[in-house]
Amino acid sequence: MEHVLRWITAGESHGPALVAMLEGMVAGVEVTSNDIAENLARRRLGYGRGARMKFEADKVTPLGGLRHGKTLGGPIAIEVGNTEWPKWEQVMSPDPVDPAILADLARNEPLTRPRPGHADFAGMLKYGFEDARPVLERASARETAARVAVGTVARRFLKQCLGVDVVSHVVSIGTAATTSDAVPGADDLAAIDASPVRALDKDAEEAMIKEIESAKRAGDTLGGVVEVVVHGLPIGLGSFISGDNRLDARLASALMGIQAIKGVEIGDGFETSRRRGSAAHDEMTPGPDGVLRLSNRAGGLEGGMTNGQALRVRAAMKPISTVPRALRTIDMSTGDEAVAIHQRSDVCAVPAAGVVAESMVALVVAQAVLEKFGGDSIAETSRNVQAYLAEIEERMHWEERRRAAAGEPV
Ligand SMILES: Cc1cc2nc3c(=O)[nH]c(=O)nc-3n(C[C@H](O)[C@H](O)[C@H](O)COP(=O)(O)O)c2cc1C
Ligand SMILES: C=C(O[C@@H]1CC(C(=O)O)=C[C@@H](OP(=O)(O)O)[C@H]1O)C(=O)O
Repeated sequence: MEHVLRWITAGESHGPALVAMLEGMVAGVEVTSNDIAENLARRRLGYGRGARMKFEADKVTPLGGLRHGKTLGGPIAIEVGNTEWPKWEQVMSPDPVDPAILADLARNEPLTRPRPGHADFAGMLKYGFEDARPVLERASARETAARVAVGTVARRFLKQCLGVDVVSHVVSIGTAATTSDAVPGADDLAAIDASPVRALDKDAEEAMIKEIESAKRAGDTLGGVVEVVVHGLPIGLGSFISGDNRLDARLASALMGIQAIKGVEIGDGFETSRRRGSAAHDEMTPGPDGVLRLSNRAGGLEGGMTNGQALRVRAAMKPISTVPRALRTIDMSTGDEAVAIHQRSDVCAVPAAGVVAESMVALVVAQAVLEKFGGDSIAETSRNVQAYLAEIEERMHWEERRRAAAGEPV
């Protein structure tokens, strides 16, 4: 399926910059470099991230598609500079460098001991590299900074067009998990961002921090689960008409595309598979807004479409594969047994992955909104949304419709 909103990123972890492009965004969305920088700053935070997060800054430069703080309707290009670049200018130079200079650089030492769990092994063989450097540079989750940059534009669009916020929180880190069923809303986002592990549940927060500290002491790493929530989406985004139109499929694909995400759950997902049908679905009764649901196990999606309930999607991240207590591997230059490459790295990046997951959900939902409502300007898309919402509302005012049909006063 051809999508009206498309994004792509370029750039390496230690290259001069990352660049993201977003094509298909309507004109008139208010977004500034500052908004993008603020969102990028959220991605850098989180207990358990490595040293690089402290000394590197994300330098945002919009290169196209924005004027005076608003989108113009053309492709948007955003550069996120790597402030680490001066140290890597030769190792990562786009142009040829004198081999004698490279040979003297410790940073350029060939990385021949692939990390189990990272892209090194298959990447070296597939692309014909003797060294994992060219693989890990692009496989690195540094690239997620570029996604968060364009994700900011999608978030701003959703806020201005539908008044909705995309929120996320950390549900578990290792075995430390929230026991609360509380679903966060926009009002909780500041408190979640202020939490060192981006947890909504303060009791679980302490256990998560302890778990990270213990893994760090043991030279180990951790993964975990994040949940992304969007309240207030209109009914009917996505479609059942084919597999690739289904919004759940599109969300799962976008979330799985984040480095180290190995599982996606829509609503109660796996838990629902263990329930009987009578306890698995979300029953409906008449309510003040037409229909009232008695639960939200489906996570706001039925038949690949939003159903008016809060959208709830979870993503499971595996532990970081650069394990300080080095894992056994093969030296690809000799075939001998070896220990895997280990340089500084994150112990746990689950809080950061939550911010990236928010961006991916924002992009996919914005794409579904633009596909359903069209428009070239945010004003036009918003008018189309309002007309549709009015129609939906009218269709669920059964009592008024019955009276009107009977010729009674409404
Ligand atoms: C925010 C974030 C930070 C990450 N930091 C690291 C890291 O410091 N070291 C590492 O080995 N992997 C890190 N990863 C995971 C790797 O990028 C990922 O495991 C690798 O690209 C292989 O892809 P796969 O895990 O999806 O198979 C991080 C992932 C995310 C989302
Ligand atoms: C730089 C970022 O994350 C990096 C993601 C990453 C990986 O292998 O995915 C490895 C680490 O980088 P390095 O190899 O330089 O230590 C992380 O710091 C970032 O998120 O901005």
